[in-house]
Amino acid sequence: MHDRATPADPLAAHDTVLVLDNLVKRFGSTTAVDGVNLEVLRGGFYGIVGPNGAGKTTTLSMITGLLRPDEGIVKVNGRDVWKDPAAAKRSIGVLPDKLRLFDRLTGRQLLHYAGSLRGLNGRTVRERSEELAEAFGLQDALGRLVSDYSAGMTKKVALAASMIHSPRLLVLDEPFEAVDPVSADTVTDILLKYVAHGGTVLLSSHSMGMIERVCDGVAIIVHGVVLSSGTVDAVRNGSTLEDRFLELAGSHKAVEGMEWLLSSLD
Ligand SMILES: Nc1ncnc2c1ncn2[C@@H]1O[C@H](COP(=O)(O)OP(=O)(O)OP(=O)(O)O)[C@@H](O)[C@H]1O
Repeated sequence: MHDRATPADPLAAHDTVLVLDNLVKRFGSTTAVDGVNLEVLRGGFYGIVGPNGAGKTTTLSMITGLLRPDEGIVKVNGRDVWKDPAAAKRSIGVLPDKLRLFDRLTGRQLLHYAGSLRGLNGRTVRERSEELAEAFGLQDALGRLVSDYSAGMTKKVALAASMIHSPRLLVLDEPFEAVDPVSADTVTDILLKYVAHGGTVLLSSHSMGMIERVCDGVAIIVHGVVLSSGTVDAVRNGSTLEDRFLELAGSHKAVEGMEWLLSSLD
């Protein structure tokens, strides 16, 4: 996260790609997201971490227009995602949490669908699909049904689909989940190159090591509240990100009970 831009500073405002202003989302009596503020600048590589159920996916879904906030504002490139959704969504690439892909399509058809939906012509889609497939190591899989892909391959084709229209902002929910270390390295390289050319990445992950290696900003969210945010160095504050995370999220409780599990092992 970077310092909040003031309206009096037009250059800073221009460089702010994403603004979350007091976002709130409730599901019945559960407040999943409880007043989240965040700003991400152009060229930022920003990570959101938090324990299971902390509100990461809910936050990302409100950013990408998949889930309407109860309160608060989301702006992407100055456009309100919920008041001007078409304009805001044009500049976003999304990897949602539950990959609801049209998996009766082949990888090639899926990329074609994703590109066409974003207004690309057939030739551009074909060229970009081949390049993406090569970058993600999916060349041999493009002709196969996505339903037959492994979990990691599915994640990679979904990532490729999220990028095909060269969005300004990529919002990626757990992009490294189920992805092998070599592929994760490749994905990281692609994202770093994208950021170096002015793209902006916001991702959630449980991989503290990866966040420390590649992100310049991070927010730790617990029970829907941002407990710490800023540069990775500022948040880890002389410790490792994992230790800082455990400190804020509450390190593991001593396991009591469950003797039934252990007794049969004696
Ligand atoms: N559609 C829904 N209906 C009811 N409750 C929901 C819904 N979506 C999320 N929640 C609740 O909101 C809270 C935040 O969930 P969310 O999926 O955002 O967490 P998360 O940080 O992404 O977790 P994880 O790391 O496990 O993916 C949880 O308590 C969850 O049960």
